[in-house]
Amino acid sequence: MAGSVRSGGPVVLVGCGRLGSAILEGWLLTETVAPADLIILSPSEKPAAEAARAQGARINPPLEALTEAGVIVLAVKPAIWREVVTPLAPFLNDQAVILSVMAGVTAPTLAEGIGGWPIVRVMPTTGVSRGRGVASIWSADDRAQGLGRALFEPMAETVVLADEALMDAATAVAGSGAAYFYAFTEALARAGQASGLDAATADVLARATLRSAADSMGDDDLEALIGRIASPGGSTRAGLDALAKDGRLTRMLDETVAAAVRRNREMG
Ligand SMILES: NC(=O)C1=CN([C@@H]2O[C@H](COP(=O)(O)OP(=O)(O)OC[C@H]3O[C@@H](n4cnc5c(N)ncnc54)[C@H](OP(=O)(O)O)[C@@H]3O)[C@@H](O)[C@H]2O)C=CC1
Ligand SMILES: O=C(O)[C@@H]1CCC=N1
Repeated sequence: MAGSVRSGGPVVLVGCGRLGSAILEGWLLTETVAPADLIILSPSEKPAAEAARAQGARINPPLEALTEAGVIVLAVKPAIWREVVTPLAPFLNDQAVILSVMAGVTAPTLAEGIGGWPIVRVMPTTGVSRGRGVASIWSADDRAQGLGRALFEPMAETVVLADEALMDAATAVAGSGAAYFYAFTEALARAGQASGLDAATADVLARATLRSAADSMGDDDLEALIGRIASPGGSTRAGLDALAKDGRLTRMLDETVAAAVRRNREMG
């Protein structure tokens, strides 16, 4: 129901780039936040913000408007968040919650720049724009965690993490994961070309297969799903054996996730 999230005041979205726009679109699509309860801070004009403005959201109002804010959603790049929040902090009321979707920036680090307010970290995917995202949530504060859940559960499958330290791994798996699947799909199409398909056909087949696999997956056991496609002694089994030869698939993904975790830690 529109405006059903009780944040104690307007929801302020700071940054309306790729993820900020996706979050905004998801809130409006799922009617999680009423447009009139939205304040958007964005240095440049963005289509998603303009669409929200047309429905009643406020874009870049005088900062005094932030005194009413219930939650401040930080969706800027980790490299610039300190300079972005410094001018905002004097306007925030005691009850405000800081919600960060920034990869790698830890709650203690956030508290150095914008201390005194409860912090909830959320790691969403841009799929929230269609109400079909994934989000990992962590907070040491129950009210802030509840607010994070209320804002993201309508548009994402969510998991609540028990420990903030797990956020880097959740980010490396889910926040980055769609990009890994796209990279895999691109490589699959290229391999199809190497086996004789023309580029356009290989691209259609690889993309359609990813979509079809996602549609068919449900919550079924992954080994069972594989078993439904790979008959014993068949061609899929031959392909899977090549994929896993000498443990290379597992090793490759261990290294992939470990590299992303390391980078998240460096950014924090
Ligand atoms: N993209 C993704 O899939 C995911 C991103 N994240 C996290 O989300 C955050 C944003 O990433 P992403 O959306 O990709 O990055 P973008 O660069 O697309 O968006 C960042 C936005 O911040 C805006 N900005 C810069 N300065 C200010 C300011 N002073 N006040 C308000 N807004 C400002 C920029 O505005 P302008 O365009 O006008 O310069 C830009 O649109 C990052 O911290 C990232 O770790 C997390 C999970 C997934
Ligand atoms: O790579 C990034 O900057 C962010 C973290 C998760 C997805 N995108």
